[in-house]
Amino acid sequence: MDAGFHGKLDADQSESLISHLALDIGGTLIKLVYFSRNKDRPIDENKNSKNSVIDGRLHFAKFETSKINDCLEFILSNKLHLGGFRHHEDPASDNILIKATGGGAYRFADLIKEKLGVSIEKEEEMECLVAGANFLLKAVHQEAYTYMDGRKEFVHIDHNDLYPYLLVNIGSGVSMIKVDGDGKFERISGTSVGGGTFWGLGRLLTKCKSFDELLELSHQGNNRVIDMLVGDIYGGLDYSKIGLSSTTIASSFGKAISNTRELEEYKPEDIARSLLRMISNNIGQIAYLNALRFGLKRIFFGGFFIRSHAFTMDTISVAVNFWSKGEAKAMFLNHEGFLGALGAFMSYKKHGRDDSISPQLGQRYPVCKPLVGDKICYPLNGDLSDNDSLECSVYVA
Ligand SMILES: Nc1ncnc2c1ncn2[C@@H]1O[C@H](COP(=O)(O)OP(=O)(O)OP(=O)(O)O)[C@@H](O)[C@H]1O
Ligand SMILES: CC(C)(CO)[C@@H](O)C(=O)NCCC(=O)O
Repeated sequence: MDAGFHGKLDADQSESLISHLALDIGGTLIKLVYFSRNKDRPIDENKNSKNSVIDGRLHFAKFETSKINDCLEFILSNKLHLGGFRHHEDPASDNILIKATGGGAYRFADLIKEKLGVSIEKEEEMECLVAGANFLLKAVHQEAYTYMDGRKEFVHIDHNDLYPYLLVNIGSGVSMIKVDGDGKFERISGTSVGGGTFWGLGRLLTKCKSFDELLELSHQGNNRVIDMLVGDIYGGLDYSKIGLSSTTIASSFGKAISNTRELEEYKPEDIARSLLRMISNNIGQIAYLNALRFGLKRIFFGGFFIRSHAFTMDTISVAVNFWSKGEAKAMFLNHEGFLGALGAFMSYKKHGRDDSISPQLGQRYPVCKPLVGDKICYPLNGDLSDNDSLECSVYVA
């Protein structure tokens, strides 16, 4: 478990302070986003309207889907499930609905009802990914960055020049979505060779017990031991005529064809490195080809496969840069794994009633202007280094 909110609130506090729990239940991980109101800040009510702005924090947490019971226990013990809403047409009903997206919103609806006593309001997964990405790109300062040769550089997002872009979400599998505006998108491609492939094959080949262990191993490994390089085929020479240097991988895992070495004779760290390189490279290349199909220059990569891991990002960036001859740019997101959960969180606004929650969310940050028409509030401070929670405010209509 990796929860942004640590410890347990006392009973009275949690009921009144926590709201808008949203879940993204994927093939590998469950992501949670919820809002906690600042206890010591009064609600800023505009007496002339029914609207009010509530300051607080957005919290992020994740659990393995295989350990859904731990996740439900976490929700229950902190009373997060009470931060849902009652149905518009039946406000007197005791039935609380919480927003959820991802395949698990279907798979675990009955279990959630049984364990938490709340119903799931399902939100479409691709819509949530896009809503989450658009929100982060527009409202969160220093959210997107490039990563190349060990250098992270934040990208300034011009709100008037954001679309179109390609969103590549690398979860268990990979979805590639062309985004043309708020709610305007098309899933143009996907591949089953994704994060689940890396973790699944990696576990079988290295006997690693956790994803983090596999990533850590890949850090220490040398892929040249297993990958067949152009130089291995060309006697140490570059194949300059077609633009391949001797160090380019000619064939991922190609050296493992040798019948003199068995799996146990390869170091797990070298296997992990080759595997990470193979999968990141492949996704980078498919992403570029799809960007090319639609003339997209900006590619944002999200999903928990990335994990802000230097080697993963570097490989993807190099692949995009190499294939596009420097024309397209790979960008990454600080809240990479929470796009879907954030999108589900944002969807609470569709259910506003006078006395119920209807957030228009935004970070308060002095340099961002509120977006006209989007009702995004001013940021409160610039502390965005903490991935576990964000200072923000919700707009209650
Ligand atoms: N702690 C972790 N445990 C397992 N996998 C992890 C972990 N951290 C990162 N990952 C990687 O992230 C991937 C899951 O990413 P993500 O949560 O974005 O997808 P998902 O929603 O589970 O999948 P999908 O959208 O395809 O249903 C895993 O397949 C793995 O590669
Ligand atoms: C099936 C989903 C959308 C579930 O999140 C994801 O795992 C995915 O995009 N997989 C790739 C499927 C494909 O397009 O080949």
